[in-house]
Amino acid sequence: MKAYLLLEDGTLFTGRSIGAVKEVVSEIVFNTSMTGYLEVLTDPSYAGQAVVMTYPLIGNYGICREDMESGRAWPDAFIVRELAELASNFRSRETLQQFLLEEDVPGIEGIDTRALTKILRERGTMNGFLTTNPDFDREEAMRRMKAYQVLGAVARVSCKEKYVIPGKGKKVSIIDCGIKRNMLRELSKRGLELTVWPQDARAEDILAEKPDGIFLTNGPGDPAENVGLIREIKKLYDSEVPIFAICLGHQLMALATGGKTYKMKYGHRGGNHPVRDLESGRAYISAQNHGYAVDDKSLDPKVAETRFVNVNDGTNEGLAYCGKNILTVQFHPEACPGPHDTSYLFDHFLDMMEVQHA
Ligand SMILES: NC(=O)CC[C@H](N)C(=O)O
Repeated sequence: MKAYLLLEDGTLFTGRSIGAVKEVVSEIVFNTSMTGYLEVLTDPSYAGQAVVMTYPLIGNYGICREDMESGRAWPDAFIVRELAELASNFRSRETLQQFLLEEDVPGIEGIDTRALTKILRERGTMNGFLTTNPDFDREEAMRRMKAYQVLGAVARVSCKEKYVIPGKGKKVSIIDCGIKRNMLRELSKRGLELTVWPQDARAEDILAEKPDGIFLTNGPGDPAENVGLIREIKKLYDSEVPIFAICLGHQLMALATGGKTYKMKYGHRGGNHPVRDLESGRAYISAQNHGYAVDDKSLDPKVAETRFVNVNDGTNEGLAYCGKNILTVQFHPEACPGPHDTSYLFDHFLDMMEVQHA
């Protein structure tokens, strides 16, 4: 069956329908990872977006559900050059096509994803309309695309009830804005006891449990939209509890302390983004998935200083908070999929909690 992808700028791509047969309007973003499509599809930060994979052959090692980063697929749609029909991998239990059908994710294959990516890079991220109906109403599609915005996505992906993952070590409270399982694994493997709170948790309740550390996760959408959460995070900042935050958590902490975030032209999504740690001068290769960034200049230098920068475009990739035991990063040190270069930051979080107790 044919599928059609119309962009807000009027460009039309015609390909074949994959996955569920469903009409959607979404924000189209591209990811340059060569592998890790299952981790991408199950990363809650993609809620409200449709993902284009720039690597041309996707699905060739099938689906191994243990590799999922959350309990389900989140993107509104999946766009590839060629969907592998055969899954060649001893761990695979099904094909990507079957997975997309089961997870009710529509998609399109057989389009020039390189041309599509160039449009998004040159003109910036934009909305798109995906359909299998050849007679779709173009005006109506345009109107729906113009009106589309990712809204309320953090509440959609966060856990609804608090839960605990036992551990023998220090106690860490996590605010779940769309956590990826590999973050839980990285923290658990260091022996920590994890209490995972929903996104609408009150700072007072979290602090009442006297955690040794607080961890803020990644998550979807515009960080500035989360007004209540930002207010609670300010209270956590005011406490003396060490805090480590990744991606959306990094952006929320900056907003809570007087900083500003802005939407990037086309974001950073992939497994090879170079970041420099300004403390050591070393550059690391990192996995990333973000469309917003913190404007370093908006932060009072007495509140926070830039700790990491992106080597490609100079954007902020991390902040160290002055006089506080707080470190936040824009990239993904848990990196699944991706390089393990920056996983030392989880060990650093343990050190931050030790120092606080000393
Ligand atoms: N992975 C994330 O936490 C993404 C944060 C935010 N939604 C952004 O796009 O910038």
